[in-house]
Amino acid sequence: MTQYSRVSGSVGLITLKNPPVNQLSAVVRHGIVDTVQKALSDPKVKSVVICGQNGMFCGGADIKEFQTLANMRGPPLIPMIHSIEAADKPVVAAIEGGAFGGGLELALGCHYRIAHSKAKVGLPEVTLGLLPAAGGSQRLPRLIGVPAALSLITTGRHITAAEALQLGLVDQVADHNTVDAAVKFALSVAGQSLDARRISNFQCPPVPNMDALFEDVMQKVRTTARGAIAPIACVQAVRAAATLPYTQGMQREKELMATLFTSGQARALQYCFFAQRVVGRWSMPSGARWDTSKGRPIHKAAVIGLGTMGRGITVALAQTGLSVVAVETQEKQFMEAKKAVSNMLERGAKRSGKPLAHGKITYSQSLQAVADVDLVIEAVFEDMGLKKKVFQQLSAVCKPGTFLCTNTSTLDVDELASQTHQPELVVGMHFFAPAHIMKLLEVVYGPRSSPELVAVVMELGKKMGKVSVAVGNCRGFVGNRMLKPYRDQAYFLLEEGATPQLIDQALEEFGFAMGAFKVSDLSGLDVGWKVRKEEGLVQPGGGSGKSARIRNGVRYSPLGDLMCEQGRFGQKTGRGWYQYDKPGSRDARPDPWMHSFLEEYRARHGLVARRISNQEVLERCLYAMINEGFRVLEDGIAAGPEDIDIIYVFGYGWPRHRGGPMFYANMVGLEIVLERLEHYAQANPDMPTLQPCSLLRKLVASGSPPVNKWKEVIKNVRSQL
Ligand SMILES: CC(C)(COP(=O)(O)OP(=O)(O)OC[C@H]1O[C@@H](n2cnc3c(N)ncnc32)[C@H](O)[C@@H]1OP(=O)(O)O)[C@@H](O)C(=O)NCCC(=O)NCCSC(=O)C[C@@H](O)CCCCCCCCCCCCC(=O)O
Ligand SMILES: NC(=O)c1ccc[n+]([C@@H]2O[C@H](COP(=O)([O-])OP(=O)(O)OC[C@H]3O[C@@H](n4cnc5c(N)ncnc54)[C@H](O)[C@@H]3O)[C@@H](O)[C@H]2O)c1
Repeated sequence: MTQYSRVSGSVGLITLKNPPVNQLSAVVRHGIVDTVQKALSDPKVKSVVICGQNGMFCGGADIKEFQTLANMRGPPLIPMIHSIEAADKPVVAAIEGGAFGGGLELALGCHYRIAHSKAKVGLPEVTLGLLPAAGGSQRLPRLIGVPAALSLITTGRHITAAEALQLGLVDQVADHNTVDAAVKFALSVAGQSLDARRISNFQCPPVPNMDALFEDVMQKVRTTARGAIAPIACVQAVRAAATLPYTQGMQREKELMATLFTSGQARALQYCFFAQRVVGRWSMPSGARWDTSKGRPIHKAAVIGLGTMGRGITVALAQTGLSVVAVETQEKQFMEAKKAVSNMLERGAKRSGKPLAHGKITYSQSLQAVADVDLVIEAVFEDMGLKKKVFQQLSAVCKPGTFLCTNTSTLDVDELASQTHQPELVVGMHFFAPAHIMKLLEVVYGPRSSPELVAVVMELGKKMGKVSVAVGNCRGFVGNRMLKPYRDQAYFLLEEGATPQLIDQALEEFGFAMGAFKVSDLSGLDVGWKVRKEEGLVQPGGGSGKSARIRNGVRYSPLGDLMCEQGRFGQKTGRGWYQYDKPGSRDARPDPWMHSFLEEYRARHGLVARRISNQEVLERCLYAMINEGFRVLEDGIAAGPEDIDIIYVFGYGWPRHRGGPMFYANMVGLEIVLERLEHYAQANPDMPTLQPCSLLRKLVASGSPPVNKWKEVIKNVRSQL
């Protein structure tokens, strides 16, 4: 709703009131239309201020209304904003908190904008698969110029009030009460001509070499968009602003929006927006929940093992302002880590403009140094024997009540918990490399983990700027468990006739940041080799004949083992599934050696190469992963499909505009996924991961409900187990 009052004698004050972010729902739009009319027709009112309640101007259109066109009743935004711009009394936007999307478009329709110094503004529609379609794509370039508008609209980034002032997006920045400042300002401009204040009348500031600029931006956007269509439409809309009169530009904006609005990509991106918030409302099978579990403050933390992960975790903790004790036992690693952490902190400070967090870290080569910390994160080698020893030592050294966390990527968190005096104070904190940059944190609880600890760790994740997802304990948790069948299928496809390039290209065209083989080269083939050796799966030389490709009764590809035997560990050795200029280089080039290696391998195993289509690559890799996702849901390891999807979008390079694997399955059609899995399972009876999961069958039998209704079916399935 909207509140109206007259203040300081002659200023009509309109306050948007629609928690949580004063989004422009139908009722608010009604309120704005009515109150603007009231103010303009009142002779006592000489100027108008629009503000939002609770320190927030406006979070934009109500995204929930976008779910169906039928939801979108009430006055449309565009004429509403036009009538404000056309008003003959000055209208001032008082921006506190933020003005985003339609909220900023509303402010751009006003004649003046005053922002609080802590406020942020932006047009984030592109992140929802849309464009600023209430005139934003046409007004912003006219106000701040084409290059700056392109940068804001194609990225959706939020900018500070200071940057907005510099760009000319706002007229004044207030340090104290923004509404008071806006009312004062409104009084001072009452009666003044508004001819030069209506942005739709402006010409876009001229740009030298405009065609070249747009070509360049389009090229960049296409490369980074990974198949997303909204960034491209955003460039096209701004181009219309730069080249067409306002009314024609608005027509173009409308046409482009119509295409985006009904696209699957917009649905996927809006699903991700809400899913990201859903995962914050975690729950455990015990019934413990985010809103009934309280954590306690952490003042001092420790990191054990300063290798690849420990260094990033130390930086991420220090950047939250915590005191950190960083422990590494090997002298060489110890010295290198100190330098690396210091460099990472310096780079971080430069990027963020925030002060260095150096002084908060103390280094030690002894575990005794962690005696007084509140929380420990262990990041030593992925070796159960070693980790068990470290947890026994920690349990003896740390003060009672210290939370003990492990960064293991696959090992059993409960087994580690059982090494300690207080197993309820142990969870997994699974970071992703590089740990100070990657946004995902899998928080792995066991049956004994205390809800208090889960609350502490979820909160700590938030402070580190992570998207934290609470999941149950099983091998590989959610992310790595689902990755295994995906990777296995990629290996099997190589055996059957594909090349690493063919598979990676299909996955990258789908939108993955990197294909399966480039990822494998990046993380190192030796990591998985070590694990497989420990599991007794590796036979030197790979063996020969069909039996060599069956281990423990299921299909197994020894290709990765053979690569490792040849010292091809990936980027670190300059050779892997691809070749690199030198060890450590990142520029992957196809390696002709691979061709003869695969030919010889196939000949040895009696395999005849066949043509593999992109469709088969996608179906086998993705549906195998999705099938495992259904098993994860059935087993209660993830609370809902949103948890899986957010893990994949933030931790595994899954294209956000496809919404995550479970949302994608829903978009494709569950019955189609089931039919294709059945087809491939029949052709490959030795690949049990292709056998459709019973939850998938149940969902199809229940009429393939939309993803937000799966939880009801899952509940039924689990209650029958
Ligand atoms: C605002 C934030 C930065 C605040 O962040 P904070 O961390 O403080 O809080 P949360 O993010 O946790 O949010 C709290 C709470 O609020 C919910 N929420 C936030 N924003 C919205 C919103 N805009 N709508 C609804 N709900 C919102 C959020 O979900 C949380 O609740 P929950 O219960 O889930 O925990 C931050 O929230 C943020 O970034 N918000 C989003 C900002 C944004 O993206 N805004 C843009 C919205 S899109 C828009 O404005 C579009 C406009 O350009 C106008 C478009 C015109 C429409 C014309 C339609 C034409 C259709 C044509 C179709 C033709 C087809 C045909 O005819 O065939
Ligand atoms: N590398 C990744 O991409 C990644 C991603 C997620 C999780 N993980 C997990 O993180 C953990 C660490 O992996 P990493 O890649 O950083 O390993 P790493 O080999 O780079 O580093 C491990 C470090 O631990 C040190 N260490 C060994 N025993 C120690 C002890 N008793 N006390 C103190 N320090 C000790 C080693 O000297 C080494 O510096 C593993 O459990 C791994 O599975 C790794």
